[in-house]
Amino acid sequence: MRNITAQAATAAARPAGADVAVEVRGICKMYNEIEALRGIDLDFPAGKLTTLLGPSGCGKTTLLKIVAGLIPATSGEVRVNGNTVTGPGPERAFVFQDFALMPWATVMRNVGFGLELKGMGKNERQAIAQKYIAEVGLSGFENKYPHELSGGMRQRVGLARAFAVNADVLLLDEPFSAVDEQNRRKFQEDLLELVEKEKKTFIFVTHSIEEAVYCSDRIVILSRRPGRIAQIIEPEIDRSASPDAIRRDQGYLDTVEEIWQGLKHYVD
Ligand SMILES: Nc1ncnc2c1ncn2[C@@H]1O[C@H](COP(=O)(O)OP(=O)(O)OP(=O)(O)O)[C@@H](O)[C@H]1O
Repeated sequence: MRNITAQAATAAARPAGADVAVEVRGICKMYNEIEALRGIDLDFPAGKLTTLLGPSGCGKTTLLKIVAGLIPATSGEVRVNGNTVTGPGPERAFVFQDFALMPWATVMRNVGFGLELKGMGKNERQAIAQKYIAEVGLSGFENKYPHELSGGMRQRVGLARAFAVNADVLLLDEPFSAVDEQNRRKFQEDLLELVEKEKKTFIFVTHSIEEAVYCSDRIVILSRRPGRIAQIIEPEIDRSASPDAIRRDQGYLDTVEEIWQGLKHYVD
């Protein structure tokens, strides 16, 4: 585990040797008189999964939405592949907590919807949608509607839709919060496979320390509101090991414990 202290966090925000997909510079966010984020400087390495973790209300979702271009920062700048963010863009895809599926559309149409909006023809977009439906394990469910699927399956549709638009950066806001523990674990494992296969940059918000340590190349811990970077941790986990072996690994358990020790004083 590489543990980067708060003082060194800014300097270390640029991971040695890694390409940077998303640069966050001096981001502050006020919601009227509420100061949600203060002076966030952070680089997100390309092709890696970075998790934002921290106490409730510390500004994780706010930071994710600013990177997505869904809400403006009060001050500061976000650059994606070197370009300043001024709103949503095709190089970023946001996977919402509630999946934001269209209830009246089939899995196929939901997955291909981003491509439909771009004006892509039906055959081409169905071929692409089919590929990602298969990749997230939903082959055979192409003609089902969201209400016919379990929460975990709906989640997979949301993810397949994000992959289908071929964005470089995937922004996931607590994507597993609505699924049960078994599905959550299975989905975490699948996500790791997809991270490996798709070589995209993932920015992930979760409340779960275990999930963060299991899935992440980097964990950015934010302090209580106003959110600032408290710590950056890079778990050193042998991901070629089986999921069960990883969850029993001493390095994994020690990292979970260290993060818990750092965060527990925020819990009432
Ligand atoms: N639209 C808004 N208007 C006013 N205040 C807001 C708004 N959105 C968020 N906030 C406040 O800003 C702070 C940060 O919210 P945010 O949702 O980003 O935190 P979070 O870390 O994602 O929280 P949680 O872990 O509970 O999901 C909170 O105190 C929240 O109440």
